[in-house]
Amino acid sequence: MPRFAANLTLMFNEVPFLDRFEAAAKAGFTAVEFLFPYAYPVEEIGKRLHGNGLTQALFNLPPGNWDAGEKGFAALPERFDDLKQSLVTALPYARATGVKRLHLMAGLADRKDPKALAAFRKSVTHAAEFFAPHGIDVVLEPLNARNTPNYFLNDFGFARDMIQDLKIPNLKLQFDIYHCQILHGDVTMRLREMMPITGHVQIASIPSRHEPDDEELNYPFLFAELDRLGYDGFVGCEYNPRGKTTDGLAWFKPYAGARP
Ligand SMILES: O=C(O)C(=O)[C@H](O)CO
Ligand SMILES: [Mg+2]
Repeated sequence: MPRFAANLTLMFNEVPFLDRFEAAAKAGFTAVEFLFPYAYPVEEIGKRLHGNGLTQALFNLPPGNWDAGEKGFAALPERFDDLKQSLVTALPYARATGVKRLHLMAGLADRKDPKALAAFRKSVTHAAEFFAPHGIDVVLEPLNARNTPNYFLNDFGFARDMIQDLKIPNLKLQFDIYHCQILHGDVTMRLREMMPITGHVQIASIPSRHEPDDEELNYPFLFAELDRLGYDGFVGCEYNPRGKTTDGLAWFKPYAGARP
């Protein structure tokens, strides 16, 4: 049975961010993820997580100035110092939460630009080597161009080839089914092919990015497929609830209270 992680950036928005840990635990989640913890004191994040008996499945490394439109800087050659600093910033949060995987964002750049490609390989390698002694994986997530135009990492095949080429044991793929369906389709076959390099999975309905209970994909089939494939990681619920978060959790009822 998949282990679902509530995404506290998108879900439980009825309450302030720090109160969403408790809301998720009360709804039956045993794990959480979120985009960024950096606006909150590290001790407070750890307290809310552990105080509610939750496991931290994932969060993102600092993306630069998110409000100004930055989406990371791993592929931006002139931002390597910022990249290095971002790893240092994230480390205390990783320690406090015990998280085992962090998402490194690529940034807005042209994938065909050799300088951006070289910068991305260098940043990815540096980040993975930085976190390896801490037992933490670095995950790379292709994003679709409708949600994030001009994002460097916009192709699952490209991400797979780079991960396989670099051969860094703690470098994995973040397989967001929502993005995969929009970018390429054929989700089941891609899951089967990319499972050996997959470190995290995320879900939402397509095209609306709501609860995974309607629209283009048959999620119960995909959840069973993850089990058939022996996927032992987390499935992040990265969706915008249609209404009140708890009113949209009928899909989750059979899975509530899974092992952490
Ligand atoms: O957009 C997504 O799907 C993500 O998972 C990123 O972390 C958001 O930046
Ligand atoms: Mg995602």
